[in-house]
Amino acid sequence: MTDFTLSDLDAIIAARATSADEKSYTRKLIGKGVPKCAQKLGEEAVEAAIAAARGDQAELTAEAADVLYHLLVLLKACDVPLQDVMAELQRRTAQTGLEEKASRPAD
Ligand SMILES: N=c1c2ncn([C@@H]3O[C@H](COP(=O)(O)OP(=O)(O)OP(=O)(O)O)[C@@H](O)[C@H]3O)c2ncn1[C@@H]1O[C@H](COP(=O)(O)O)[C@@H](O)[C@H]1O
Repeated sequence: MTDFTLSDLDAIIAARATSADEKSYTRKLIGKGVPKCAQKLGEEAVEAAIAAARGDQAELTAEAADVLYHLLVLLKACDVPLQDVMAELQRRTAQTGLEEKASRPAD
């Protein structure tokens, strides 16, 4: 169990995007522009899908981490706040009425 969250990673990406560290992969990728960030997300998503189809759980775990990282980088490059995505997910959950049930202890 880890308490590391997408918000934690998002904050790191925001800091690295504007850092002076030329070794930062985040800074380099965002510097290449939105199309490159989008291409990387697509590649990582395909790799995750292949790992899942193969039934390779370890590979899927690694590729899923790449997908989440590259998705957050793309959102940053596009100036779309992670909070907006989370609000959209919460809105959809509220529509189904499942939000309260999820936070209530199981019967
Ligand atoms: N989670 C990640 C993460 N996941 C994947 N990657 C990088 O994503 C790259 C993907 O590898 P590829 O071989 O597909 O890409 P590449 O050939 O290096 O690059 P391209 O020429 O294809 O663009 C690798 O260089 C990985 O290091 C990540 N780089 C950074 N992070 C996080 O971002 C933080 C800041 O990193 P820096 O910006 O490098 O300081 C780190 O502490 C991590 O928390």
